[in-house]
Amino acid sequence: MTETPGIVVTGASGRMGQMLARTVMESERAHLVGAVEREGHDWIGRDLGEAMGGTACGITVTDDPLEAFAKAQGILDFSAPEASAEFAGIAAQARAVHVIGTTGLGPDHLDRIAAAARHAVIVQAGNMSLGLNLLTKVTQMVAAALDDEYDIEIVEAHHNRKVDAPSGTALMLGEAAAAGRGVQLDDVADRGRDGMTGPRRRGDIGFAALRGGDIVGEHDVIFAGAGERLMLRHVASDRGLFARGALKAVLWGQDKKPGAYDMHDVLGLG
Ligand SMILES: NC(=O)C1=CN([C@@H]2O[C@H](COP(=O)(O)OP(=O)(O)OC[C@H]3O[C@@H](n4cnc5c(N)ncnc54)[C@H](O)[C@@H]3O)[C@@H](O)[C@H]2O)C=CC1
Ligand SMILES: O=C(O)C1=N[C@H](C(=O)O)C[C@H](O)C1
Repeated sequence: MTETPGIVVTGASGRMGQMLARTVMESERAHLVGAVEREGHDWIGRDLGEAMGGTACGITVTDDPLEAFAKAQGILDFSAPEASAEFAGIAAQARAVHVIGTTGLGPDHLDRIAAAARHAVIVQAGNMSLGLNLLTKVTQMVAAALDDEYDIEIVEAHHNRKVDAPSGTALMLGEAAAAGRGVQLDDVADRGRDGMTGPRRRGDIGFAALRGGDIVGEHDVIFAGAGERLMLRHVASDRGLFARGALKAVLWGQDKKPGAYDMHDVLGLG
């Protein structure tokens, strides 16, 4: 019988980290070989299963990614921007497939991830769900069909612990809308209005972020024209959705050539 790929989860104590660990432990197609947390975290040295409030699973949480990644074929990484950029280099050394769900990545982080992708498979996406990735396609199509008499606004809502805005997903939708319009998002993005902003600039793509309670993730793309509004909406109601997408990505990546991939590659959306 062929051994299933060994997976390490980073940010193991986090909302997504725990969901990912459970998803891998319940899967018959992969098995968990490590759990990484940041230096100084009180889960370091503890059994992951017990730290999560259940029974022991035999995985000790570590702050040493080098040691953990060396025995893995895949890394599921939903942690923090600086950590993900560092993990990309270490995962590439280990030739492990690195799935990055972390959002809020800046240009320097993206450059370091691109450099690592020359040596190993990296799948990176601000949203790992099938529905949302399909929605980027629809958004691009609608944006291409409607001219700039239709104002595009992207509204997202998340829980009150989220640290970045706009969400990675909102930016994916913005990129899709900009591509449909044949423009660069950086040239047209309006990422926050306050005070005497003046009238809306024609052709801009606006972003608004709501934060509250335990909202998992909601995204609306609004095309507002004269006398009508077209609204596209995605609602995530369970984080397991993202974890299942990430597991699918790490399995998909096992036989791929080194390079930078996204969920459209994984899901065959072209
Ligand atoms: N792409 C997607 O489908 C999704 C992406 N996300 C993104 O995933 C990230 C994590 O989200 P949550 O789990 O809600 O956050 P969280 O704050 O609950 O978890 C992040 C974890 O990463 C750990 N961490 C930070 N630096 C680290 C380091 N150097 N080494 C190891 N661990 C480190 C933190 O201690 C924390 O436990 C965010 O960027 C979020 O936007 C969240 C859900 C879905
Ligand atoms: O932080 C979250 O929770 C989420 N982050 C991702 C994002 O920034 O878009 C994906 C999802 O919406 C949940």
